[in-house]
Amino acid sequence: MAQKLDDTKLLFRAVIMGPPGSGKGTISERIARGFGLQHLSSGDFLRENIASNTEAGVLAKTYIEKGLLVPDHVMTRLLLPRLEEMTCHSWLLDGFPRTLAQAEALNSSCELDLVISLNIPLETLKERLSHRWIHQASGRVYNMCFNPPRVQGVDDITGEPLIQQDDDKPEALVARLRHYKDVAKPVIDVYKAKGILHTFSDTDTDRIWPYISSLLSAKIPTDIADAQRASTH
Ligand SMILES: Nc1ccn([C@@H]2O[C@H](COP(=O)(O)OP(=O)(O)OP(=O)(O)O)[C@@H](O)[C@H]2O)c(=O)n1
Ligand SMILES: Nc1nc2c(ncn2[C@@H]2O[C@H](COP(=O)(O)OP(=O)(O)O)[C@@H](O)[C@H]2O)c(=O)[nH]1
Repeated sequence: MAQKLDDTKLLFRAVIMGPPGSGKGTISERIARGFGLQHLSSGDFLRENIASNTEAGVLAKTYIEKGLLVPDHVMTRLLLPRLEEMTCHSWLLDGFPRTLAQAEALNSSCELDLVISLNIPLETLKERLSHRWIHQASGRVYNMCFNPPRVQGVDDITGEPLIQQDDDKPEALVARLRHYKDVAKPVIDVYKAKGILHTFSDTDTDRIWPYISSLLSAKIPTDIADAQRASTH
């Protein structure tokens, strides 16, 4: 059940998990638009902190530049205070928790209502990521087939050039996926045991989306979704 703060306000807290390229960002945008949950991307937080040179951002950068995961204590120090500020918002976390230690830290700070886990075939992930282009400053994501920019190679909002990330290349991807599986499995097991895990498997986001949408429609009362939409727009 969503956490009840007072008689009128209900909050809904969800996490979306999945390997690189599984569509977390794409689906999170749809959930944010359709249900008014605030989309909190840990990758975006990291980029913001790096850009504004915060202590955690400077530290995180040293790991990201080497292609490493940012240590748990840095991630939790960055994310948890931000979540604690959002006492009046329903949110969807994307990219956090990645490890069991992060899941335990999150668990001690708030109660989750739902975890969405995306289970997408390896070949599909490779294919998608080979066509993923991003606007580095904002993290906006495009796919040359699925959601191309209006002008090829250029960000829709800023007009700046798009780039392809090195770790989206097939040779790097296999190692990333292996690492994801090892690290995410215990996290998924925890959420399964809590009875809040919902797994979706398909090759197409557009085929998964109706199931996620009906699940959320059933879990999030309409008045909360309307109130959240009104407060985020
Ligand atoms: N909990 C997290 C989230 C992010 N990162 C770091 O931040 C980078 C960018 O994160 P994100 O934008 O989530 O992108 P990816 O890890 O590339 O994930 P995906 O391909 O699934 O979007 C990651 O590569 C990783 O170095 C991290 O260490 N720990
Ligand atoms: N062809 C295709 N591309 C998709 C689909 N869903 C998402 N994408 C694209 O695949 C890439 C990975 O999706 P993204 O949402 O960034 O995944 P994340 O890494 O889990 O956040 C992006 O370029 C998306 O635009 C789909 O159903 N089909």
